[in-house]
Amino acid sequence: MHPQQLTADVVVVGAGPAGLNAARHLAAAGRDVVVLEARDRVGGRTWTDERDGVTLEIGGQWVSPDQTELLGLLDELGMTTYPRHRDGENVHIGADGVRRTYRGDTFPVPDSTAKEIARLTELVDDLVAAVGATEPWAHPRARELDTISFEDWLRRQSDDEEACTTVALFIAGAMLTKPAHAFSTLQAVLMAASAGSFTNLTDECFILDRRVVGGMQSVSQRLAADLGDRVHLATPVRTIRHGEDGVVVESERVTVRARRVVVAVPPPLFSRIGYDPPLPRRQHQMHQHLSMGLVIKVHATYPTPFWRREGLSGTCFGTSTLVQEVYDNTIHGDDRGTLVAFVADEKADAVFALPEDERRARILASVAQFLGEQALDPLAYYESDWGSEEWTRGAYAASFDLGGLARYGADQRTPVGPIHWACSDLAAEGYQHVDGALRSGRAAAADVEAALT
Ligand SMILES: Cc1cc2nc3c(=O)[nH]c(=O)nc-3n(C[C@H](O)[C@H](O)[C@H](O)COP(=O)(O)OP(=O)(O)OC[C@H]3O[C@@H](n4cnc5c(N)ncnc54)[C@H](O)[C@@H]3O)c2cc1C
Repeated sequence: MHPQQLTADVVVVGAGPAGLNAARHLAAAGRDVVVLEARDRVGGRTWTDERDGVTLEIGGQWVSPDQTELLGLLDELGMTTYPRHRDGENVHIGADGVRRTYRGDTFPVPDSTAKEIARLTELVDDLVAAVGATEPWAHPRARELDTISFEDWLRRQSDDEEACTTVALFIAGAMLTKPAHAFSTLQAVLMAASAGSFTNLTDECFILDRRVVGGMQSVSQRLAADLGDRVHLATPVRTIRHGEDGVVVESERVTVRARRVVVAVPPPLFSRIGYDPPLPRRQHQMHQHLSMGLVIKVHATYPTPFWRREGLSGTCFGTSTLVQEVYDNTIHGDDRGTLVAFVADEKADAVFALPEDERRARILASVAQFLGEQALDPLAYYESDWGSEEWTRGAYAASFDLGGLARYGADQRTPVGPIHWACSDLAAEGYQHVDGALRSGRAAAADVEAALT
């Protein structure tokens, strides 16, 4: 079969929130746009789907109050949000392995550790305020902060092991989903700065504030519906031929000639596309220093949200446990209760090495340590496994290895001739989040528009 031949002003590769928002802005500016998406659905790492009779957010779901690009779009689309259930006591299991309930945002750890956590939080907040999210690589201390791992940096600030592990977890397991020895302090600072402050990031009432009625994927579905037949599904882009007169973007099903292309895929997948001529040395090198984290998002649904009857919120944290976080994730309007639990980085590697049944048993046993034996027997159980997805290859997102952000950060969004780049993982505010994806898509559209006029 010969591919369908199309012409357009701009091709967008990838129908996640970044690509679709780029296409939306370009279409609004009167540009003829074509979007090519590898999967048979839009939304990328946002995916709202049913498993065993339960609607789940398999990918991204939460919205925080600072995510004004996303909140603005939801408003414009007439979509609404609802708060995450958080009434009741939280549960914490610390270094001593003892289960304790608590209220407020201070973990029930020894006083000296609580003070150390507060002091370390202030230190990270100071760095965040000084470095910012927009150009962390431009700060005078960028190289210094980018060549020390977050783990080593924390150990140099404090000899309280539990305080260091707790502060590390907020960025390592909970956000970048890489071990704290695998990313730099500058990368940690960017993650926190993108949410306004480290304090915001550690405040689950802020960062995991609300959910979208109808699911986060429906944002992308609405954008795609407005673009209509300009969005081509099941069309993985294989090659981008580029020159002064524009681009030819090739897939098995469609070939598009256009003046510009926006590549809106996760950065580790940039190099899964062939470029003719090859990308410059700088991009070849840079793209090898960006890698996806790994986390298992576990969904367990019960006949009722049993923890609420016991006065528990469903919010749980553990630094020494297999499952590091649990939240009440009951879907809007559902009488059943759903919990979401996370197992990250090396702990995810360890349980992925087990047979499926054993993995499930180990994960549910870890949830039961927090919320009791009823957690062992859900009606429905599902593990989001983004690491096995050809068109994502990890979760939640991509970040630089040690030294990569200071070395390459300034060039990550620089166009190569007619090729522009967009993704949540290249954003400043909303970095690695849907909000950042939308911002990045809008910015790429503005750059394309400026280049075309
Ligand atoms: C488990 C999980 C939980 C998350 N939780 C949250 C959360 O609570 N809140 C939040 O804001 N964010 C969350 N995120 C992150 C959020 O989902 C992402 O930041 C966001 O989806 C990124 O959007 P994007 O458009 O930049 O990239 P993506 O969503 O990855 O979209 C890229 C698209 O490109 C397509 N593609 C790839 N290669 C090709 C190719 N060669 N040709 C054509 N198409 C291609 C892919 O199929 C995909 O559709 C979560 C992510 C995961 C995985």
